[in-house]
Amino acid sequence: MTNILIRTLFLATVAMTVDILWGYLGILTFGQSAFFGIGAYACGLIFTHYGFGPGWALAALTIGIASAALVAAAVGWLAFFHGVSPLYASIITLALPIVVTQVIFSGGNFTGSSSGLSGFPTYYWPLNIWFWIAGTFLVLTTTAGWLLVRSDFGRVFVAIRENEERCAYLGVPVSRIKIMLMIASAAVASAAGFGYAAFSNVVAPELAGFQLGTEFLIWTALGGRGTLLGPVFATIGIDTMSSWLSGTLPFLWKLLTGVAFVAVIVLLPRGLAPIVGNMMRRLLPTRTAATRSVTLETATSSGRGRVDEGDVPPLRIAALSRQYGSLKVLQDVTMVGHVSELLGIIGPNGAGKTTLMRCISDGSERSGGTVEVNGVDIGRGAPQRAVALGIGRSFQNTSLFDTLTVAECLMLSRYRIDGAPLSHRRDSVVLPEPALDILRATGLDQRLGDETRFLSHGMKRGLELAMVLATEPSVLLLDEPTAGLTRAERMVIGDVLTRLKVTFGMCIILIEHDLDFVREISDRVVVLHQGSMLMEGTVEEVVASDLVKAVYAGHQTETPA
Ligand SMILES: Nc1ncnc2c1ncn2[C@@H]1O[C@H](COP(=O)(O)OP(=O)(O)OP(=O)(O)O)[C@@H](O)[C@H]1O
Repeated sequence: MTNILIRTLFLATVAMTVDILWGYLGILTFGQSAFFGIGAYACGLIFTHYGFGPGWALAALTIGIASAALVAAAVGWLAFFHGVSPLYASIITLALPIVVTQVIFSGGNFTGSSSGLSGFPTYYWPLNIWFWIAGTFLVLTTTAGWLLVRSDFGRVFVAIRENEERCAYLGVPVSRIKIMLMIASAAVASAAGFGYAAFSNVVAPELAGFQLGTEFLIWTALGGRGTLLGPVFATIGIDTMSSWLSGTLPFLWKLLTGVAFVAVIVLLPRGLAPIVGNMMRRLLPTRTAATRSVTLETATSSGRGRVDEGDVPPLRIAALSRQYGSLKVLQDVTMVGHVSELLGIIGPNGAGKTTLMRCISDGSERSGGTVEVNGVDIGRGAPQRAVALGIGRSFQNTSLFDTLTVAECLMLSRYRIDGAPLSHRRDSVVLPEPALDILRATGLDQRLGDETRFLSHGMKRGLELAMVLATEPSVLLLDEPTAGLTRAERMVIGDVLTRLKVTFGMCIILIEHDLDFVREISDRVVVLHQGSMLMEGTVEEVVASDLVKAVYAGHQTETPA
């Protein structure tokens, strides 16, 4: 029995890493068994073929961790650096255990092929010593994992899981964080594999196999994704029970586990841990979590601050085009955005306004032409590059993080500039003056501890704007910021935008359907029609134009070539 328990303690450590990747970061990975197997085989191969002793043990552990980290970096790069869908990333992790198992099979006498390696020299310590080693390893790694997911850096994981696209447009290096976490999880899984092999003195291809990789997912789902302790206890409970049932009820136990898995997924999609948590809260009603109080502080300028007039305009777009197959959505768009200017972009539905915003804020979007921000070409870079150069973009539909609080959303927006601690939470949010301005104007400064899903639509729009301003942009792209707002809320936003322009010298590019709002606050207007610039001029010129009236009235109009 102790033998089984020691094995499950090593496996529980791996399940904990699966929970961090899947439950917190949203990466459905089948590949953790491969890293467990790599660690186990590093031990088996070195003890069998090279030597045994403290030095060799340390070498095997180091080689196992380094190999797993290298493989994880390669898999992470393939899975996350090519803009592939999450499904494709999961398929890559699914292929990994199959590949590693095949490598083991083809290793002949060196890897022991399908029989694996056994009987190699190892530390034949009493079981209670191994139990303490495995238990301490589990407690230490789980504590580190717990500190990590509860830290401000851990909140970034949740933000990525909930809204990866928004994170990218806030400048959060999503792919790099995913790869880093994958490498760290692989290292822990490999160390667990090493421990398991040194204890059991048997390694077999199954340790790196697809079945074990899937079992980790099942244990995590049963225990409760995103709870950390749930998967640990589920692994210990189910693996121990499985070992016992496989002896007394051979063939039936797998069916029972499968049925339990399906039942929990259907009836309790969040797993068993939340139920246990609720029961504990009922039994210990006085131990409610205290709401953290977070304060606001003014940031000292990170270098952008007020934008001053220079030779280089903050935004210069030349001959920009965008095609989807043969459909030309934008053609030859050329415009300049100046310091302290609010440039309204108007045009009927489908004119290409949102596409233009996408092309300015993401280098991979446009088909041709150039976009320069503060004199630097954004090239083909991801949204993070545009953010780093000074672009801030808000979305047409409010795009936030439901389970994050207002303060957490604001801290996330500062990730590019301030980073996030790995082991604790900060109790103050440091923001630039424009972002603080918005929070005060909308009353959000009084709601810092509230989760964003409890905010009104107007407050969500305000928070989104504050988050964009927290990244300290010099060019602000706003896609219908007043959509769905009351007149009073529209006026607040209008005042704030005017202040941003006048006081902070920002260049604001505003897409709006509300022409009265555009007329009130814009310095200049560009009219887009069927992907081309129909007209550019002052508000008065545009409003007086018969051509624009005809376009808005839906008459067929020839666009300039
Ligand atoms: N991914 C895509 N694939 C194919 N066509 C697309 C894609 N995205 C946008 N389009 C097309 O590009 C055109 C411009 O769309 P866009 O959303 O930029 O217009 P818009 O001016 O912002 O409209 P609205 O005012 O309704 O938001 C539309 O005809 C749209 O159908």
